Amino acid sequence: MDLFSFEKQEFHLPDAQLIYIPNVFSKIEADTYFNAIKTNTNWQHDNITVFGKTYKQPRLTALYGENNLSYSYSNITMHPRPFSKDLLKIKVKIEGISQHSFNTVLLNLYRNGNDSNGWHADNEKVLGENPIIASLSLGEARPFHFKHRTLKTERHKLLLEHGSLLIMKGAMQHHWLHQIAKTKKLIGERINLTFRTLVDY
Ligand SMILES: O=C(O)CCC(=O)C(=O)O
Ligand SMILES: [Fe+2]
Repeated sequence: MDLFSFEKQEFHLPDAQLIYIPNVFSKIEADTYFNAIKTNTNWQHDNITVFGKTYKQPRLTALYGENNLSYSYSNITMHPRPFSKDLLKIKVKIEGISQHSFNTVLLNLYRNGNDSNGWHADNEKVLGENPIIASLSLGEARPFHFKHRTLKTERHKLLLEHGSLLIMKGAMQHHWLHQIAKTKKLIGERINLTFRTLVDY
């Protein structure tokens, strides 16, 4: 399959560009990557401080990068490890599809429905103005919720399936928030890889 034959869904949103591409990896490839990444990643379980209270983050995370740039958010500073062979192969594929080069990947492991990622925007200064973020989903499908900061009718959700890629770009991180909500359903594990470009400012 060539790079441009994927079935792309482009959402027409105010102040954002959002593209969803199912099956950038076949079921078999996605299963293989899920198992390898789950086993070979140095998952960390950080504390976060919100309004002066400290909690365990409701998911496991890891950071891999091509440089030594650290990534800080919600009072956490993560230091990258060098890309593994698998992560590099995935990066090359995703760079081809998104026509953009990335130097960092932040991984999230949602162990079950109680793991989540609260409303936020990826608007840290180190990501630069209008970042392109390419987010690969492996494992259990979870809904991605997104809402405009001021246009209250702009609230949507999109199911992120096994082997799919979501690309966020344009002014999305300025004007929209996104989350992966908790669910009471009994569900399996999900791994998310968000490819980013960190700038040395
Ligand atoms: O798990 C996801 O799909 C979203 C992850 C996310 O928003 C983030 O890591 O910033
Ligand atoms: Fe995010």
